Amino acid sequence: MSNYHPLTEAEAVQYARSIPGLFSDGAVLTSREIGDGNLNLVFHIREEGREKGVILKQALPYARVVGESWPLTLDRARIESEALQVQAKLAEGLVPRVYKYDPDLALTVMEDLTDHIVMRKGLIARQQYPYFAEHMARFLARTLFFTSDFYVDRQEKKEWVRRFLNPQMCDITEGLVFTDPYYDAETNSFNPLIRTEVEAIWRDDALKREIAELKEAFMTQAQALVHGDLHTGSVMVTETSTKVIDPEFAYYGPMGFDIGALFANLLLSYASHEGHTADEEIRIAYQEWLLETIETIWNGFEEQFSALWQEHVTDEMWRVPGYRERFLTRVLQDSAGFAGCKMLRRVIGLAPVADLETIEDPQVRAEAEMLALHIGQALINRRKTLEKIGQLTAWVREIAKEKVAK
Ligand SMILES: Nc1ncnc2c1ncn2[C@@H]1O[C@H](COP(=O)(O)OP(=O)(O)O)[C@@H](O)[C@H]1O
Ligand SMILES: CSC[C@H]1O[C@H](OP(=O)(O)O)[C@H](O)[C@@H]1O
Repeated sequence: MSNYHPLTEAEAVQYARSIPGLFSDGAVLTSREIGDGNLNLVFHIREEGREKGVILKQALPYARVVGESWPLTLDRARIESEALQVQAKLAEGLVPRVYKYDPDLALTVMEDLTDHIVMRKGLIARQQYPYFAEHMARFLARTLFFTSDFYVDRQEKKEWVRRFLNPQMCDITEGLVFTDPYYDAETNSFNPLIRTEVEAIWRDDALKREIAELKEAFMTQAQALVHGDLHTGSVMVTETSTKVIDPEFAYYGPMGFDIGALFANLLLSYASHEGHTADEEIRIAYQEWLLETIETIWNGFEEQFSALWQEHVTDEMWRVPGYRERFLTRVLQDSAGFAGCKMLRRVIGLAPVADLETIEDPQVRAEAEMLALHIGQALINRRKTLEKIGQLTAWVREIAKEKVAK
């Protein structure tokens, strides 16, 4: 890593120019750092007069959102570029193409998706994406099945686990998702108007036992190569296209962690529209679309995962009648539990979501945040009774109705 230094915008242009085949000699290039995430630099390099440019994503040796006091491994850039290449093979067209990875600069050169928007922004603007659920179901079914013990040779799979060991990034999740929000930690940051609700969570040992179990699952269940941070800021969309970005938290973990992350962020959007959307008819219609999206993702995932299982699983024990159904029920229950933790962390802990943060009036925001806390707790506490995705969406409707009635 001796050549490592964070690039300036000017250096990023020079770097892009030096990659053969990307731009013609003498092309007039512009460079802009467009990173809005918590961790890295993202440069958009464009040639005047051409629509598509190129993206250079560079890891910083610390967490951008906190600063140099939070050092972070540059190896996450390797994990991200390798995970993107694995996902590109398994879920064609659903991730940006990687053109080059430079280990010395911890830098990935990838497809420019600036003609897409970050899904979270689209959700805040109440946009609907008709292909999103279908695309995400495909992404989840194929990336999770084809990297699991149900498909990969079991010796080879252990090599994959080693290749994607990602201890420092997992440590962030173990702290920020599974520990800090549930006690008075320094990293927490929440709306003072919800302190009573938050303190009730800190005192709730029954809830915390469930979260402890989910934390243990996150730390010990090497089921598949998961994206590891699959929130709606990690998906870029157009009306017809869906691209999953930013797998720097990828590791071998429980399948439900990715599905749960997606559910959590759709439900955070659901809760946020209590604050963003005053017109009840418009709000309910949009919230219903979000719930339908969750159902379609799960149903599509279950159907495609089952089809891949029927086609590829050879192990006698996995083929015992009823085992696939039992496994998928567990994934559904895990997904609900992880979704709950991810909702609580975004309301109580470090790194809030724009869906809620952009509600200007603190009292209105508090109402939406409390709804998110209630939904999150219910998902964690009730998850083991889940058999069908329709139960989960019915809980959400019921909790939202109770809140309005109060
Ligand atoms: N391939 C891409 N094409 C266009 N914009 C991108 C691309 N990758 C990232 N971005 C932009 O950069 C932002 C931060 O990228 P992200 O990978 O999420 O970084 P971080 O790891 O710091 O969260 C995204 O929200 C998006 O606006
Ligand atoms: C100090 S990292 C906080 C938070 O940021 C990551 O998200 P992203 O890089 O996509 O903005 C991840 O969710 C971490 O938990």
